[in-house]
Amino acid sequence: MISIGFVGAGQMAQALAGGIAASDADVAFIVADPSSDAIEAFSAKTNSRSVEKADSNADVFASADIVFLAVKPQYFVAATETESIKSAIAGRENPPLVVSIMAGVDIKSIQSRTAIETVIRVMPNTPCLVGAGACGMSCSDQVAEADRDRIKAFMETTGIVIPVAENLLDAVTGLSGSGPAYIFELIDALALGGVKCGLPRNVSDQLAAQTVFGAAKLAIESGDHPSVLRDRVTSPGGTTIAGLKALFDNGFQQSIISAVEAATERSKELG
Ligand SMILES: NC(=O)C1=CN([C@@H]2O[C@H](COP(=O)(O)OP(=O)(O)OC[C@H]3O[C@@H](n4cnc5c(N)ncnc54)[C@H](OP(=O)(O)O)[C@@H]3O)[C@@H](O)[C@H]2O)C=CC1
Ligand SMILES: O=C(O)[C@@H]1CCC=N1
Repeated sequence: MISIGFVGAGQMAQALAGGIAASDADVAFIVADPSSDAIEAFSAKTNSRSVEKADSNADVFASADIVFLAVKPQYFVAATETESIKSAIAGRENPPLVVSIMAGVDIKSIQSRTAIETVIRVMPNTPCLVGAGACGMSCSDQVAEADRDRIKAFMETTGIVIPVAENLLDAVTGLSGSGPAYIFELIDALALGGVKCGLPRNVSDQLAAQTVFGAAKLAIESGDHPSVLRDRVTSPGGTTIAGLKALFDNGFQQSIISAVEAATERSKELG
């Protein structure tokens, strides 16, 4: 039985615990969060696995084999009090493996604040709620290969996992961590375009979301480059090239590139 702790039981913690609990791994959870609603919602997602409510964050460090840090980066310091973590792990043979999902906060800061050297950073995204997540992952040098593989397998219960060097995790955050928000804007804008051209809103919403889903599925399953797939839609002198020209004239590519860049910079600031 593996004891998995969560410091912070909000939406991402619930999504990750839900994925792990739905797998055949033999796990139990111990959770600390000031919000009893969050803990209740967490328990509801864990497939009837045991969920213990910890009295403090240090209690999670005292007993869990793996501790997920799942608070907002702004609460990292408040959530991890060095001396209480040190006393909590003092009697243990090995400290827990720490897995942070926080944007920006680097491995070195987590090692220094928790006094634990075995730290893994992951950057998931909200589609992990439906098993379609995209996650970057990076480990401290002290993490054993078996632990790295175990965490990768846990994260894969919610989607794909791509190991990257730690200095690239801010860019992962700017692209796939924050990316779902850009795509929701795209879906909404597509639907509004449909409404502008006379479609009922509910018809437009369904067509827009399915179009984004279908295009992503085609890109993933065909393995063809998006530019090749785009050219297959684009008939000479046809409708698509007229639409693409309007996108390019209005700075579509530049907007998306700038969004990823701005979110990457913000991730660096949060660290
Ligand atoms: N949302 C996203 O798309 C993604 C988020 N992340 C990262 O995941 C982390 C969590 O985000 P998310 O799940 O969205 O946030 P949530 O606000 O949903 O969850 C955070 C939880 O932590 C609780 N909390 C606050 N302070 C403490 C504390 N001192 N000790 C224990 N628990 C505490 C909060 O309680 P309360 O509400 O009462 O403050 C809340 O329940 C962030 O670091 C974020 O950068 C990573 C990838 C994607
Ligand atoms: O907006 C944020 O800070 C978090 C990190 C990645 C997605 N959401």
